[in-house]
Amino acid sequence: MTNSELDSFWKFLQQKFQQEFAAVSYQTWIESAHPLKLEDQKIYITVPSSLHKEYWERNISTKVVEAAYEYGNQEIVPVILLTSDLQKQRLQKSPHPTAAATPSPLAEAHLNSKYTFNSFVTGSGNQMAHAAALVVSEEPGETYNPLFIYGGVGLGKTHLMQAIGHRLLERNINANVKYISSESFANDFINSIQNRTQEEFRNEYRTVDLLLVDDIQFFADKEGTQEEFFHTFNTLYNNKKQIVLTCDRLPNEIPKLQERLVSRFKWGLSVDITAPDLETRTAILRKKAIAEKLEIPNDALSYIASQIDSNVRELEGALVRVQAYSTMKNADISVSLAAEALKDLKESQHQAGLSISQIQMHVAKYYKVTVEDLKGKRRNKGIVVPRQIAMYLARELTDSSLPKIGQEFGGKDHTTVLHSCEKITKLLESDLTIQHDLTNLRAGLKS
Ligand SMILES: Nc1ncnc2c1ncn2[C@@H]1O[C@H](COP(=O)(O)OP(=O)(O)OP(=O)(O)O)[C@@H](O)[C@H]1O
Repeated sequence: MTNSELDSFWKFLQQKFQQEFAAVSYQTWIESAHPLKLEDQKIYITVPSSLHKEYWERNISTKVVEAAYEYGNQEIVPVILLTSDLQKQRLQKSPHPTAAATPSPLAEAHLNSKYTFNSFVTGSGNQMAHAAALVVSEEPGETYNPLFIYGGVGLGKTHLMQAIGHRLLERNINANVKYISSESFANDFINSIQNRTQEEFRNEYRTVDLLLVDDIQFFADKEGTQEEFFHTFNTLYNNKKQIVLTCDRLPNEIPKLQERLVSRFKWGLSVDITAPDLETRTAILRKKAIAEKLEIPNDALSYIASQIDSNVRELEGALVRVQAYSTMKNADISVSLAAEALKDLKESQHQAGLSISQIQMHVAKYYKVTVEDLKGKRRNKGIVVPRQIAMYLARELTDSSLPKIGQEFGGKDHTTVLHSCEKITKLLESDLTIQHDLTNLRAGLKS
């Protein structure tokens, strides 16, 4: 089977499964899956959550193998991939493109059709970033250039950045918009050297109207890529073309980022996104439920929102989990069903993910100080070192960004957190007491 047959094979599968599965199961498991490509007798299929992946591998994969025999008497093995992993790897940029139809401006720009301003919910944690993104989409290249959006994992940086791209394309379908992760930029650059296609590479990146570069913390340590990006940046900036960057931290916190890039990244506006409050989380879930046409009572939405408090991607995963669970149980979604569905998730989160306040309590107890001392400003040594250690552990054991940690330590600046982490790293090289304390603290937090 060739890639050009992928579409018709997929249609064949859909028809077959539509007959086999109950409507609600079909909607949950099959409609959410998408064929990516055929390669080496493997069909790559993307699914939206790990629950879908498990379900596909357990219950559907063998049916696909059987169907391939039925369709064309061929041995085809399915490989199930998570959409999120795929986005990370930017597989769509692989040398074996999908059988997808004619490239649309969205596909050419590599924008996800779901990441628009309309689907973005604003709240206290992202209001500034949202307002700045709107301004940039109204006046690209003029007011805030570059726009630098930073913050913790899964808080909507990519979504917001791509929303700018969508808005620009809505206004001008011919606008040259390009979204890329910093890793893909680096790979493209390296490939262009290997293939002697640097001229094309430069043309591709230096002639856009809007360049969106995601997760630029991965520029750290990549000297050659930084050099190339420096020139890309200068050309675009001088031509008044808009640049938008996202990162998990501020430019000066990216290790080994050239000073001239750090200073350029600060020319425009830097805005952070922090974790959404309960109200915003509930609103995000409600919007998602409406988009997916899910019937979920408000109290169940609030319950789910109350269980996942730091990462919107995980929040969305929890909703999918509840939805899938209700399909499996053939029961309507309620608070108790949601609680049942999220039980395992909570247990694994409890083991894997610590909160900053758990760390603060543990450190305070260990050093016989109070959590208020850790959050406060007193500078005597008996408090300063435990405070720095608590910040260091928060950085090590949670996904929180420096600004978020600073906020949890009585609203301190992110540079204070950074300084604390560096101080403890330095002390650890020679101070046996600190080494011993950290070993004990980590062990205590894991138990
Ligand atoms: N305010 C919001 N409103 C609606 N959806 C949101 C919001 N914030 C995040 N999301 C959704 O959460 C998911 C994760 O968001 P996104 O990928 O943009 O996060 P990120 O900050 O770029 O994460 P990473 O640090 O991993 O790159 C996406 O599906 C996105 O649509």
